[in-house]
Amino acid sequence: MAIVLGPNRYGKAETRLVHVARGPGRHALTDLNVSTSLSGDLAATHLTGDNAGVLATDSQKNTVYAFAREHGVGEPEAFAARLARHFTGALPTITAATVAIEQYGWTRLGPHSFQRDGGHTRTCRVTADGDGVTVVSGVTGLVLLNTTDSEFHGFPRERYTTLPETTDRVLATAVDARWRHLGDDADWAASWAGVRDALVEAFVDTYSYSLQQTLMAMGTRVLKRRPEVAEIRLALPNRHHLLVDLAPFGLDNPNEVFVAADRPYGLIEGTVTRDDVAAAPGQWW
Ligand SMILES: O=c1[nH]c(=O)c2[nH]c(=O)[nH]c2[nH]1
Repeated sequence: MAIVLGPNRYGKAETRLVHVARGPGRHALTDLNVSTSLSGDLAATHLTGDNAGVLATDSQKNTVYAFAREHGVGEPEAFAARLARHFTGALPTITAATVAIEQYGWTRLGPHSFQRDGGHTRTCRVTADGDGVTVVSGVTGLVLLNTTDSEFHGFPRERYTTLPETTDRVLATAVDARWRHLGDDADWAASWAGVRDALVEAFVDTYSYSLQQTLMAMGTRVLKRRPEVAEIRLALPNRHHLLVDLAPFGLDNPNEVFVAADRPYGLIEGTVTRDDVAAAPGQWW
């Protein structure tokens, strides 16, 4: 038996970059968390500690800041693609680079004043390798809730089933979605906003018999409306809102008083895809 090195990658995680574009009379703010990850022929450093083929993670971090100064930042997908292309082939050993970005939102309060958004985070992940550039955009922490139009029943009752059937429940989730683009060039801001709107509208419009059905409706809405998107992956935690039993106090509870349960939660995950587009299993994380 021999012990061998398996798949590996390395990079600088969570480089925090705040960029101020100082336009005349009006500033623009971009707040990013950038993670780089490189791979290729890195056997030497693992096997003997020979670092001749290693682009130091400290240099990767410096590149993020230098590129922000030299080229500006712009849309996260474009910034990530510029970095990923640069790292790929930066040394002969580096044959693939992935740059993942979280963008924190700030709402403008004035020409140079901003308020940090409390809500969701925009994400992207761009991979460059010998085959080209793949762009995956996403959103996390997009919390949505319907106070009705959600039922859950018809599931089998076996030995361990206690959940009552319901024809009217609260349905809440924090959307974690990632979608792969067909190309590597797009109006990234408009595309991202369009996907977010499609996700939200499908959640609002769907009369739901399961969160799984809602997931499919949300993914379908995105693919029907956004031709630039090849496939979308959704992870939807079911943020259970449990009806409180008020009978001990002589009170009824006609779907008005709930406890928002923290843990455990159902986790509904799925991919919605076009049947004429090739899968790209290596491009996800
Ligand atoms: O929408 C739901 N899907 C499930 O699979 C499930 N399971 C469960 O206990 N509650 C729910 N709700």
